[in-house]
Amino acid sequence: MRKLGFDGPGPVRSLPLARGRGNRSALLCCRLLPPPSSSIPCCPIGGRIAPRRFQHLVMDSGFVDVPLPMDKISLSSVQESTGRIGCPERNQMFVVLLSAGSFNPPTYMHLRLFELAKDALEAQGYVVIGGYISPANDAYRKKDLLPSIHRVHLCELACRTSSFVMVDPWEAKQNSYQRTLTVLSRIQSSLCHSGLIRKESLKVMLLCGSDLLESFATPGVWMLDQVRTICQDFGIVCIRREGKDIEKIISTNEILQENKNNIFSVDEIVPNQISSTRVRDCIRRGLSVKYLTPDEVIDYIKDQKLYLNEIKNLGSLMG
Ligand SMILES: Nc1ncnc2c1ncn2[C@@H]1O[C@H](COP(=O)(O)OP(=O)(O)OP(=O)(O)O)[C@@H](O)[C@H]1O
Ligand SMILES: O=C(O)c1ccc[n+]([C@@H]2O[C@H](COP(=O)([O-])O)[C@@H](O)[C@H]2O)c1
Repeated sequence: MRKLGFDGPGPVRSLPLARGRGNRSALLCCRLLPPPSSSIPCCPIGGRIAPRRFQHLVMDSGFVDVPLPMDKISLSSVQESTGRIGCPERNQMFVVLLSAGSFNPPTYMHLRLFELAKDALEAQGYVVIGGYISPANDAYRKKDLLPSIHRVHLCELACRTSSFVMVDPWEAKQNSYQRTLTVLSRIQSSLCHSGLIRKESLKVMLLCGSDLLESFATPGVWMLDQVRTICQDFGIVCIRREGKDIEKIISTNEILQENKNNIFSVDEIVPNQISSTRVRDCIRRGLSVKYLTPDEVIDYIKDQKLYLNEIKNLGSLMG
């Protein structure tokens, strides 16, 4: 494991320009996974079927076409350091962070992860030019998971105050569950094809809490080949969560141990235990969630009467 440093990017395995083992397994697993649990009304688009509420073009690859938002990508950082877009003078590496999760709902802690990672990476000479939150597809069968249409909107509200974090709705808008490697690959290929930055200068990294890092070792959850590809070809920034021993997680996992130089561990200097589960619990119990998540998020939850299965007192949400 590193407290930061850089070995250079591995071979790019981009999707849907499928090449290389990582991609083939990503595509394969899309077919193997069960269909979304919710029944969504469908309409034909170009001879294929797409959910009506999304109405995006379904590509020949089978993926629904959703452009990657790039409005907060810091082009000035790229230009300042290179003089010319995407052509670094001194091996400067630009990092784009991806946080994958349920975001059910997003909290201030989800936004903090990006700040912590940016500070830590920039202290080591990287330039973080953007970050993406990717809410999981509805087919990610997790207890109490709200439909992604709400989770995407909540994340967009949460990101409003960030200068560099955006929401990538691609994963949520696909017709089936998407594995995290597929999401990382798609972000990398979209950025490279935009012409904003050269592949050699770009490092797309998975940003996560230590619980997610630990889940790599849970049998049947991740595909080991894909964990290896994520570690080798992308890299991980892991924020310590609730006292979890990141060093131990890495040393007891062969793949993580082999790739420890591309896994960056970051300590939260202001530890707290905010989690989506705790926020949902507060809402159900009619307790205030103010200062746990942005006010816009709370307003939307309140307006849409979300997470209310057991709530009696809507007024107290705002404290
Ligand atoms: N307090 C936290 N400290 C460190 N990482 C966190 C924290 N909260 C969330 N994360 C990380 O954010 C990412 C997305 O998390 P997720 O959407 O599952 O939120 P969560 O709060 O863990 O949700 P839940 O309580 O429903 O499990 C994961 O990588 C998770 O580890
Ligand atoms: O890619 C995989 O194989 C894979 C296996 C398990 C979990 N994930 C992703 O990891 C994230 C976990 O989110 P959460 O809310 O369950 O902590 C979510 O985005 C999942 O899609 C991804």
